[in-house]
Amino acid sequence: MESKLRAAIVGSTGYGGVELIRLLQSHPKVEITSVISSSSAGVPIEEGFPHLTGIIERELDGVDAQEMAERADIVFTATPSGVSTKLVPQLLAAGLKVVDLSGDFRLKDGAEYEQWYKHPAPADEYLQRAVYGLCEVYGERAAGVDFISNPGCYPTATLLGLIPALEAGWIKPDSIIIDAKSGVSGAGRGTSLMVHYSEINENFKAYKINKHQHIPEIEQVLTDIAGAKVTVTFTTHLVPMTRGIMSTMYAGMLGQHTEEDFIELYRKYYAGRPYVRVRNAGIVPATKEVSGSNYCDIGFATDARTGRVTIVSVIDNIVKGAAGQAIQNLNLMMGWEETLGLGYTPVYP
Ligand SMILES: NC(=O)C1=CN([C@@H]2O[C@H](COP(=O)(O)OP(=O)(O)OC[C@H]3O[C@@H](n4cnc5c(N)ncnc54)[C@H](OP(=O)(O)O)[C@@H]3O)[C@@H](O)[C@H]2O)C=CC1
Ligand SMILES: CC(=O)N[C@@H](CCC(=O)OP(=O)(O)O)C(=O)O
Repeated sequence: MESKLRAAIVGSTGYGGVELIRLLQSHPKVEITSVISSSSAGVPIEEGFPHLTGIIERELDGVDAQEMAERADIVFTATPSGVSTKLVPQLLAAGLKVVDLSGDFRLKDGAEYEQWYKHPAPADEYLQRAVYGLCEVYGERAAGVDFISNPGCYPTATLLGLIPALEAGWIKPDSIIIDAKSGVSGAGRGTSLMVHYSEINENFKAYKINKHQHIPEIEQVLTDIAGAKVTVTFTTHLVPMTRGIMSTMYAGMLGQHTEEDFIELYRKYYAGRPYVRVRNAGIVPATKEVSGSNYCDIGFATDARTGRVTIVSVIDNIVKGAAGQAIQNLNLMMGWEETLGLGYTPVYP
């Protein structure tokens, strides 16, 4: 019998890490051989996460690259920004494959990273080596590589919603406005005033306007697609729900296009890509329609009166926006079926 790929998860006590455990548990070609914590080594994982009782029962390991190399073939790093900057070079030097879920290796320009993330950038060698894993767009680049930088949650929803129209020359590159909303799990498991129950319940807040670290990531990819510098207006909002991102995008159209035209364009672009679903005319998706799954669902409304198109794109931030896309990237790296371990129907209602 073929042996399974051994996976370690750094940051396994965070939302991204715990979601990796949930999804990898049913991956037919992967076994989790190490769950890692920088603060709770030696503690059984089910102690902090009783929902894992009887599913994965093992003690948390400490953060040690050599030990990881003995126990695993691939490491998922689901850690706060700045951690992978130092850890990933050690893991690669130890011969491990890596999928990094943080923002550390997404930007190719270290100076830009420091401007937006406010701490030192990784060495340029690693920024250039990292393959940006937006599966439906750059999936073929993942085959056979040992290091993937998994896209951000907001960029995943936003880029999948914009790229086909931008590439086709149907929208004005200098007219793009992105109005994005996230559930609070996007902020991770740590507590802060921002996500305190009484601050977010029955409340709706905009944050980091024109300052969000995902702006350069979105612009880097759109510039690559357009072949000329693209800048965007990007506003994020916190919604009182647990999971989900909705990115609502507005752009001036170049030429006259109907909703049906957009639907046909996007269905052609994403043909054969199982995790992007394009809604029929007159219907835009809602976050619950993808919750718990790896889908990104997209819908359109065109307005002949203003000459603008509105594109609505939804994902589950922890699945397609983090752990799910990380596993999709693993499948592409290994040359496996893209859907392995990801066959989840959205949880509805
Ligand atoms: N939540 C989301 O929807 C998304 C998150 N991301 C990104 O993925 C990464 C993980 O996010 P998320 O799971 O939400 O964050 P969490 O805050 O929930 O978890 C991060 C985990 O990292 C561990 N950690 C902290 N410091 C270190 C360290 N120095 N070395 C090793 N481990 C450390 C902590 O566990 P311990 O103390 O046990 O070590 C913690 O549980 C972040 O970079 C985030 O920006 C990306 C897309 C979506
Ligand atoms: C709701 C919420 O707070 N979301 C986070 C997303 C963080 C994240 O995923 O950050 P990286 O992709 O850069 O790792 C934020 O807006 O900063």
